[in-house]
Formats: sequence, structure tokens, C-alpha cells
Amino acid sequence: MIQISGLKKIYNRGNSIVKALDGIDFILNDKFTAITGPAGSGKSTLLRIIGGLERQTEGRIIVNDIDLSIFNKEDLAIFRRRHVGFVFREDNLFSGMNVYENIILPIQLDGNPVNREYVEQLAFMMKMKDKLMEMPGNLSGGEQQKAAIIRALATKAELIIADEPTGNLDYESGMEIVGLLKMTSRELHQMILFVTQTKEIAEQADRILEMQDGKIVSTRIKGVDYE
Ligand SMILES: Nc1ncnc2c1ncn2[C@@H]1O[C@H](COP(=O)(O)OP(=O)(O)OP(=O)(O)O)[C@@H](O)[C@H]1O
Repeated sequence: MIQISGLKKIYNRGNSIVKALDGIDFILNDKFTAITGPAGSGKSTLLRIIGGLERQTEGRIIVNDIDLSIFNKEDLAIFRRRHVGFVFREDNLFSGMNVYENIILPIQLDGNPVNREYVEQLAFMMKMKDKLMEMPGNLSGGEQQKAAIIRALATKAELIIADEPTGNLDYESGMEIVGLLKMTSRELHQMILFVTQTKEIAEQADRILEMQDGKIVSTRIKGVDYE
């Protein structure tokens, strides 16, 4: 569960300030949530703060009973390593390692044993089992994103944060990826929070948070409007 209250993030830009997040409150219990909104509305900032990549200016962020708002940089780094998997829009993989090596890297870096069978099971779910020994350069954009998603899931992080994971893909590949994410959010005990600007992709989520000017302007669930 994610609980956010009074969240603000202010950036200084020269002599002016930017209110990237301007007072956000919500409680999120859904397994698969999309964040949408126009460019500059604060989507990435919100995602980065929930994922522990950045600190808030004001407010509280509690992720599965862990209060991030009192954490310093080192605490946040530990939180990220233990509890969060990340998928970005592009450049998720190391080009000098094959897909399998990329996937197991975070597990190894954390000093944990690798469960090869589990990685293969995830790869099967993502229709990537026959690509595990490929180098990233030989994969399509969609396959690269699937590999990045497997890597995020393989650590068994309770929270997966994905910032425009389909942003660089054509419509078909984007829809395939979001469908696979939805399926994994059902089958695995991991919460997935993703940003998208594409309406049809957002519509696949259990809940849609819509942002504007650093605020949440609606939180929809299956076509129903709240607030
Ligand atoms: N590190 C930063 N320093 C200064 N201003 C920033 C910084 N990061 C974001 N901003 C500003 O904060 C506001 C929100 O940015 P953010 O990237 O969160 O929006 P977004 O909705 O994700 O946009 P996009 O869809 O273009 O990625 C914007 O005005 C942006 O310029």
C-alpha cells in the first residue's frame, strides 16, 4: 500500500521556483496503477519520490509501512535496493552482457543467490525464454523492455516503478508490454506503478491517477470517476 499526504516538491531554477508537486494526497492499494497527465505535470517526479530516487520538499510517503519521508540518502539507497524494481523508457540494459546476465545483475549485486528456474519462469511469462542468451543489441525495442521488466520482477521487489516503459515503442508493442505487466501484477505479489501518456495503455490499469500542474486531478477505477 502507498500512502501519500501533503506531498510537495519544489525545485529552484535560477531565481525562480518550480512547484513540481503541489500538495498530493492519496492512498493506493491497487496492484496495477497508471499515472497520466500532460508533459511537466509532475508524473516522473511523483514516481521518483515513491521509488526513493528523490526526496520530497514536504509531506509524507509511506510504502508498505515504510516511512520514506524521514529517510536520508543512504536509507533511500537501501530502500531502493531491497524493495523497488525500476524500468525506464530506454537504455535499461548493459550492452556488454547477455539478457540473462543483465537480469541477474541486481540480485548478484545485492549478494543474493540467483534462482535460475524463477528467472526462466518469468522469461516464459514474458515470452522471452528463447532470448535469454541473446545480447541486448540483437533484440527489438519491445524485447529489450521485456528484459528490463523481467530484471525488475526477478528481485521480487514488492514495488515496480516504470517511467514510460512503452514510451519508445510502437502502439502494438506498447499494448503487448502493458498486457504482460497486467498479467504479472495478477500472478505475482508485486505492485506495479507506471507512467504513460497513451490513453489506451493507461486504460489497461486497475486505477488511473491523472495529474495536472503538480496535483492529482482525478483517480479513476475501471471507468468510474472519483473526486
Ligand atoms: N531536477 C529538476 N530541476 C528543476 N526542475 C525540474 C527537475 N525535474 C523536474 N523539474 C520540473 O518539474 C516539473 C515536473 O516535471 P516532471 O518531469 O515530473 O513532469 P512529467 O509530467 O513527468 O513530464 P514529462 O511527461 O515531460 O516527462 C516540470 O516543470 C519540470 O521542468
